[in-house]
Amino acid sequence: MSKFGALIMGPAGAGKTTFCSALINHLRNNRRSCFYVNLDPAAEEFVHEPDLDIKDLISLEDVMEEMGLGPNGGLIYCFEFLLENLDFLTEALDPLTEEYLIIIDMPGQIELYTHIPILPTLVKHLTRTGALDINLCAAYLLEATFVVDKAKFFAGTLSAMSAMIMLEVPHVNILSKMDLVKGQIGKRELKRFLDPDETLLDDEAEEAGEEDDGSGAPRDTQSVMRGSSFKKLNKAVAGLIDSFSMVSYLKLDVQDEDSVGAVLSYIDESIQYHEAQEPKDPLDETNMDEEAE
Ligand SMILES: Nc1nc2c(ncn2[C@@H]2O[C@H](COP(=O)(O)OP(=O)(O)OP(=O)(O)O)[C@@H](O)[C@H]2O)c(=O)[nH]1
Repeated sequence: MSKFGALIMGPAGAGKTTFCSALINHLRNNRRSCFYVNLDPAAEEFVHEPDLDIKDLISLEDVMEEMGLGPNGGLIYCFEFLLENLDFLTEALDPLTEEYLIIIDMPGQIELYTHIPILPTLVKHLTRTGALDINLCAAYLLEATFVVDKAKFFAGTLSAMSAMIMLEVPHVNILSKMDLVKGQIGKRELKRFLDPDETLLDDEAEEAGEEDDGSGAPRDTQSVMRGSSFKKLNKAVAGLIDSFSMVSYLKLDVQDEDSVGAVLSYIDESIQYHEAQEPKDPLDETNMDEEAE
């Protein structure tokens, strides 16, 4: 039985829960079924009550109190506990049919998406044939106003790219809170970032090189990306992002039903495309015959 899901990720406050809520409204308005999973053990307020909530398994508050851990250590403990108790997910998700879109709301701690191996293990359980076998699309949210700053744009893009490389599932980048991008100037600025290439950063580095006072010391986040001593690093980072061809973002305004619908269509298409491309089972004799021919 095919299953379909969207894993909603991104830094703290990027608008993940708000997007989940807009998605649920949109699906309901279009008579589609969804199953909402909250995997943030610290989340408290929801517009739509989750159908499955990690807090029914373990809560961050309890972990911090009982284990004497801080919020980040506590979150990692909660996820390790979840990985030891995957039946919690399996029992709830296994009976779902292909009619459902499973929406999984993730926590915002950035380390989950960058270097610790917890998320890949979880995603493997969700997607693996023989386990839950969900056709999953990862949606990574970044705030639109946050990225109209080169340093933050490249930092955010690198974190999105790190999640994409770690998880190996279809991946969609989303610029959230588009309603906060004001006026023509804001929109024009943003446009430069929506389909950027290496020269976006390169131009800036050239300009900065002329202004450089020679100290090489960064004054603020902008100058970290501008200082001439960082020029080569900037170029290398921009080249890396460019060569992965992944710096494309969908614009999301949760107050606009069409915008939510467009993002959902993209997620649907990414899932379906990936499903169609799934490698054939190498042990399937029919496939072996075809290859021999
Ligand atoms: N103006 C505006 N505010 C938004 C939008 N989406 C979310 N917010 C606000 O941003 C704040 C964070 O939104 P959440 O949806 O809780 O973000 P989150 O990514 O789930 O946050 P964490 O779970 O803490 O990581 C809240 O105050 C929201 O009301 C949006 O599209 N536009």
